[in-house]
Amino acid sequence: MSEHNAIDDLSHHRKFKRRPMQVTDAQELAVSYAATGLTEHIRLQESDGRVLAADMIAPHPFPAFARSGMDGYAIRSADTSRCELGETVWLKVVDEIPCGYVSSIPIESGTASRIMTGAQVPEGADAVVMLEATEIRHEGSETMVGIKRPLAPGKNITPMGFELQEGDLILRKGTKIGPGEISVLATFGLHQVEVYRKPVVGIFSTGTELLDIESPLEPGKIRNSNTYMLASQIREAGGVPVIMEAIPDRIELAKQRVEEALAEYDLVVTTGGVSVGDYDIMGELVTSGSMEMLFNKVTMRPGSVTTAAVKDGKLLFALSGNPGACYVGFLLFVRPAIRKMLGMEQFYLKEWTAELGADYAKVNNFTRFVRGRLEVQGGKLIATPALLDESSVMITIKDSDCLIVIPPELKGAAKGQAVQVLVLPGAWT
Ligand SMILES: Nc1nc2c(c(=O)[nH]1)N[C@H]1C(S)=C(S)[C@@H](COP(=O)(O)OP(=O)(O)OC[C@H]3O[C@@H](n4cnc5c(N)ncnc54)[C@H](O)[C@@H]3O)O[C@H]1N2
Ligand code: MOO
Repeated sequence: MSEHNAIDDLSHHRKFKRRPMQVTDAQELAVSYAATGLTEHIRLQESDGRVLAADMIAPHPFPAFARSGMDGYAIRSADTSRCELGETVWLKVVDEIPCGYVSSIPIESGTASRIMTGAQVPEGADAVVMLEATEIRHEGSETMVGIKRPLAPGKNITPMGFELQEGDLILRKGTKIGPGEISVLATFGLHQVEVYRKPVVGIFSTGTELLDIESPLEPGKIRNSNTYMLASQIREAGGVPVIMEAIPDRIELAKQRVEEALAEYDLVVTTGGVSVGDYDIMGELVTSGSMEMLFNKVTMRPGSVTTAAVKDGKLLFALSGNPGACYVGFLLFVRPAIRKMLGMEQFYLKEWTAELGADYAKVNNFTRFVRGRLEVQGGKLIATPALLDESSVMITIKDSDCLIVIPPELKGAAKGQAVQVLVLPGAWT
């Protein structure tokens, strides 16, 4: 008997049915409901990692003026043509131009102005001779600069608009902001940017066995680690976690609390209570009332019980209580939804091909996402499965930097075999 039939049989007495869905279908369906219209204006200094919600256009050329690339003298290149005959050409120095200063004295034939790197080239000049290639002579009150070699027009000058012209597209909507983007936006004085707003995500835990992390251990109880793991995952994804009080066991009250959270926040995630046990209320909650269930079973392990629903355009993800399944369910479904809401174009985990570092025996016909470790050996990428990767195992989450994908049709995989791996956030990128 296949696994989903087993669950259907066990849950026949309940109001809901398990409808298994393929992983990629379930991902696409859930992500299609992730709202992308939420934007805000923020200060450039606070925009790292955010995604632009509007095209940015250059309000002026850059550089905005012809700029000297050297400390030296701004001259007319034609004046240096006589240097070809071995003559030193002497020009009268008429001004000194530091950065930020605009000279009012145009360069005419026979004259030069002392100029600094980054300063505006004066009118009439079409080249800058570097200081080291000149000599100085004083004639009474006048300073003369001597040049020995001819200069081509444009030498050591960056023309106005060399990098960008006024009206050019600087950054496209959908661009993630990093140091390079901040540099260009600051250059143009674009100190406020419109970005996609960070989704605020409510987190609920379920289960009477849960103790908060400040509590001493009690018999039969465990500490609520998933809530804090999820909060960390939400922050990594770019969202803002809000830890809610645990969901009560009573279905009506639970429903009310989840619906209130859905009205207030952009997204809601729950952990636990989603299987077929007597206290597993999430399955019933997502099939009742005004909620539209998208799926309540996915052909994957861990996380086969991953459930998603929508209410008034807001997504609710009910993840497993088992830490390993909760972790993977978040990565495959919630993270892409958050990243899409943040305006990111690549919202799924990166997929690479690697060589399996050890045999892996698979027990059912679901896609298996095995926690693993990537390393480069002899120029090859090797992915080695964690020794413990059951849904209920927490300890190897911290040791993994990839999920090794064992497809449904394979019974297992042998060491050396090519496998797809999903690269975990923060690792290798
Ligand atoms: N008869 C069946 N039993 C189970 C099935 C099944 O098909 N038939 N599926 C199994 C699978 S697969 C999974 S995965 C789990 C899913 O269980 P739930 O998501 O309903 O989670 P709970 O029962 O509430 O808890 C499971 C496990 O996780 C611990 N837990 C719960 N919340 C937290 C938390 N916030 N932090 C840390 N640990 C947590 C909880 O104490 C349990 O040990 O169901 C199987 N059962
Ligand atoms: O498939 Mo369960 O949902 O992780 O083991």
